[in-house]
Amino acid sequence: MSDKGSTYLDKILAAKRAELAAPRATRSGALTDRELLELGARLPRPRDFIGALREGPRPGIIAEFKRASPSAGVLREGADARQIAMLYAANGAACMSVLCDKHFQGSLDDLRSVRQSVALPLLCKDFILEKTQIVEAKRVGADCVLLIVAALPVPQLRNLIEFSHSLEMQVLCETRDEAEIDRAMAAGGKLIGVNSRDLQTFELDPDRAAKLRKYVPSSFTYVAESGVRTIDDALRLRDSGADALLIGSYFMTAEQPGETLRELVMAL
Ligand SMILES: O=P(O)(O)OC[C@@H](O)[C@@H](O)c1c[nH]c2ccccc12
Repeated sequence: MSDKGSTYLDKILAAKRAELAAPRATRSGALTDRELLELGARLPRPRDFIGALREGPRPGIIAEFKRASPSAGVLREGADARQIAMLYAANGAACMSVLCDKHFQGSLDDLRSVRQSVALPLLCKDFILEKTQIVEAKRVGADCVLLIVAALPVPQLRNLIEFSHSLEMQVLCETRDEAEIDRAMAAGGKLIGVNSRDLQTFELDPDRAAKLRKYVPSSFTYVAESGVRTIDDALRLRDSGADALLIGSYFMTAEQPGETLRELVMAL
């Protein structure tokens, strides 16, 4: 494993910490925990992300808006978040994810403009390390936030999950092995994701999400994340018992993202 390859996640997290340490342009930057909670609680009530995944046909699709990725480069030249969101909403997505981190050429502005164009429950896909980011996500219209278990010590993970829940936001806890799944469930996570792509190396292990399914009881909601490139990949994950599939690149690189999503939904 190359040096560079083993530290992608660390590099992204270091950049995020630097961003968070810089003077804030946002209102919530210098607030105490209590003020953050009060501010966050006054924002409009989030939609039920988990409910949307469990109510509809299974597995529900979380379709992701993703301009680029560090491993694949630009996925769709000039991609417009609103336009893609409307295609996803019209073609059977249960929920949508918006990649907001700059390493993926995203921002919270993308999430805000998606919120203005569709009614789907929205996941803020970012590298979240502190409460201010959760309030900012809620402010731009997120209903759910991603927390990456590998990036957060247990007390911090628990704290951020509790904080999100007290704002009535839901949390997708991203894991990559049995130990992280246990940590996520013990910390109060209800929506458990397994990422088939290793964020340290960006390598894909296409069987990971199916293999780890058995460690998550059915009272939790299980999301298979990343790596779906064909309808067969999706069928395999469905058959392994995933409640939801999180899919980005397959749609973003498709000539017709809406039709590609529609075909997948029909096949499941
Ligand atoms: O484009 P893919 O292979 O369909 O993957 C989507 C999603 O799972 C991926 O973007 C992702 C999952 N977890 C993340 C954490 C950070 C950044 C990105 C991700």
